[in-house]
Amino acid sequence: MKILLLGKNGQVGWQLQRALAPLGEIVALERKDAGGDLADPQGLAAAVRAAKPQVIVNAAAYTAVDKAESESQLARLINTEAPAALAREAAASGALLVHYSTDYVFDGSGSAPWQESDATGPLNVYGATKLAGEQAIAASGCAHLTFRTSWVYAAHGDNFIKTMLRLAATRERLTVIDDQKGAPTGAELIADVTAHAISQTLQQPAKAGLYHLTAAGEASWFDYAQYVLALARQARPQGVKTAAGGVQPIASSQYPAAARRPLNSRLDTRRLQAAFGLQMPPWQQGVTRVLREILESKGIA
Ligand SMILES: NC(=O)C1=CN([C@@H]2O[C@H](COP(=O)(O)OP(=O)(O)OC[C@H]3O[C@@H](n4cnc5c(N)ncnc54)[C@H](OP(=O)(O)O)[C@@H]3O)[C@@H](O)[C@H]2O)C=CC1
Ligand SMILES: Cc1cn([C@H]2C[C@H](O)[C@@H](COP(=O)(O)OP(=O)(O)O[C@H]3O[C@@H](C)C(=O)[C@@H](O)[C@H]3O)O2)c(=O)[nH]c1=O
Ligand SMILES: [Mg+2]
Repeated sequence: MKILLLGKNGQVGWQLQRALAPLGEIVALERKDAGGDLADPQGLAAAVRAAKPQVIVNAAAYTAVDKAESESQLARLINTEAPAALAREAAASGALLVHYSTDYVFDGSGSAPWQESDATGPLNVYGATKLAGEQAIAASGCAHLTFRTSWVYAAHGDNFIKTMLRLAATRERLTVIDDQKGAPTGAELIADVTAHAISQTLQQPAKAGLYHLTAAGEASWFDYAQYVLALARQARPQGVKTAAGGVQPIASSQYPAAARRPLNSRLDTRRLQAAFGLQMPPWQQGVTRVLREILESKGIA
C-alpha cells in the first residue's frame, strides 16, 4: 500500500512518519518538495495523480493563529483550498483522505465538551479556514477521516511547552490565561491513533468520518504551564530556570492578541473511542514524557 504524507516535518507529520511506516510505502513531502507546497493546490493535485496513493494524509497546515488574522488569503489557500484539492483527487481515485482540524472551529461557549455534531462558529481566521477545509472534504464525497484535535505539542517542533520553558528562563514572572480550557494533546498520540484508524477504516469503510481526537482530562493554559514548570523544576532543579515570581493566572481579557480564542475548547472523544475501541490517556501522561525528552535534548535531565 502506498501512503502520500504532506507536511512531514510538522509536529504531527514527524510522528506520522514513524507511526505510518508499518502500514506500507510512504511518500513523504514537505513544502519545498515538488508537489509538496499547499499554497499551490494545482501542483499538489498533480503530485497526488503522479504518486497514485491509496491513502493521503495531510499533516500540513497554516497554524500561526495570530498571523492568520492579517494573512487570511494565504491561510485560506493552505487550510481550505489545498484540502479541497486533495479531496477532489481522493474522490476521483478512491483514495482515503486523512486530515486534521481544530477545537478553534467552535465558538467556545458553555462548558460541555463539544461533540462532532455540534454547531461550529469559529472566532478567528485560522478557525474559519480550518472549518472550510473540513467542509470541503465532507462535501467532496471522498472517503475521509477528519480528526479535530487541540493544543498539540511534541518534542519535535514549536509549541506551548517550549514557549513556557523559554519564557520561564528569561522572565521574572509569567502570566498565563486561566479561562480557556482544553486538552493538551501529543503528536505521538495523534499519529498512533491515526495509524490504527486508517487500518480499521480500510477494512471497514463505514468507519470513515469526522472524529474528535484529544487526550483525556482538561486544563487551562495556566494549569498546563504550571504542570510543565513544576515538573521541569523537579526533573533538574539547577538546570531549569523558572520565573522567580512563578506563574500568575490571568483572564483572556488581560492578554491582548490579534486573534480571539475560544474559552471552552473541550472536545468529546466518545465517538472516536467507540468506533475504534480506544481509551484516551490523561493529558499529563504525554506531557510528562515529551517534557523529559525536551529536557534530555537540552542536556538538563
Ligand atoms: N498545533 C496545534 O496546536 C494544533 C494543530 N491542529 C492541526 O493539526 C495539524 C497538524 O498540526 P501541527 O503538526 O501541530 O502543525 P505544525 O505547525 O507543527 O506543522 C505544520 C506543518 O505544515 C507545514 N506547512 C505550512 N505551510 C505549508 C505549505 N504551504 N506547504 C507545505 N507545508 C506547509 C509546515 O511546514 P514549514 O515548516 O515549511 O512551514 C509544518 O511542517 C494541522 O492540520 C493543524 O491545523 C489542530 C489543533 C491544534
Ligand atoms: C506565550 C503565552 C501564551 N498565553 C496564552 C495565549 C493563548 O491563549 C494560549 C496558548 O498560546 P499559543 O500561542 O500556543 O496559542 P495558539 O497558537 O492559539 O494555540 C492553538 O494553535 C492552533 C494551531 C490550534 O489549533 C489550537 O488547538 C491551539 O493549540 O496561551 C499566555 O497566556 N501567556 C503567555 O506567556
Ligand atoms: Mg501557536
